[in-house]
Amino acid sequence: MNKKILVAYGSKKGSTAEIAEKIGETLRQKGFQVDVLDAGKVKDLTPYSKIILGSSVYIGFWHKKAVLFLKKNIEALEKMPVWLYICGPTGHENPIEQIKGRFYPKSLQPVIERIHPREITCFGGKLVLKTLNPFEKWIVKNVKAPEGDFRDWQAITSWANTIKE
Ligand SMILES: Cc1cc2nc3c(=O)[nH]c(=O)nc-3n(C[C@H](O)[C@H](O)[C@H](O)COP(=O)(O)O)c2cc1C
Repeated sequence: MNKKILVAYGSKKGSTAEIAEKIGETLRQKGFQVDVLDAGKVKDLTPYSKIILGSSVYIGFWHKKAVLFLKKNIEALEKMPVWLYICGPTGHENPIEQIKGRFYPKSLQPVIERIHPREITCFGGKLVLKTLNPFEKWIVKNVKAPEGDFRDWQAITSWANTIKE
């Protein structure tokens, strides 16, 4: 009954990982035992009763460690409560409105339908041009994605607080 919550993440430049840490901290404050782990480092889901998975989004695709985590653990995840979040859009517009319903690429639809997550949400991301390689810079310029940190920590904490049963 007193199993732990796992917050796993796939993150390239760290902003999705920091959101995972914030969710973990929020849940710990509510008395839950929580592990926050890189999705690629999770070996076994048996210690956990709830799973939260976060992924960064790059050119519409989820981080490969988040995708592998879902695929590798699909049989266990089908039987557990799962919450998903993505971290991506930059700019001052509401991130959920920005993605226009595209929470995941079409290729992930069968997996996500099998897992039937309790919820999937989207948080604003962080873009620092000096950390990008020339190709990434080119893409970001092309889509005119604004530079900055658009993570809304209050929205993240509020969402984490909705995670119960
Ligand atoms: C090359 C590139 C492509 C991106 N493509 C998308 C995208 O398709 N959709 C989106 O919402 N955000 C996109 N982003 C924004 C990232 O998702 C955002 O910077 C996020 O915070 C990165 O997470 P990470 O720090 O965990 O890697 C892109 C960023 C870069 C640099």
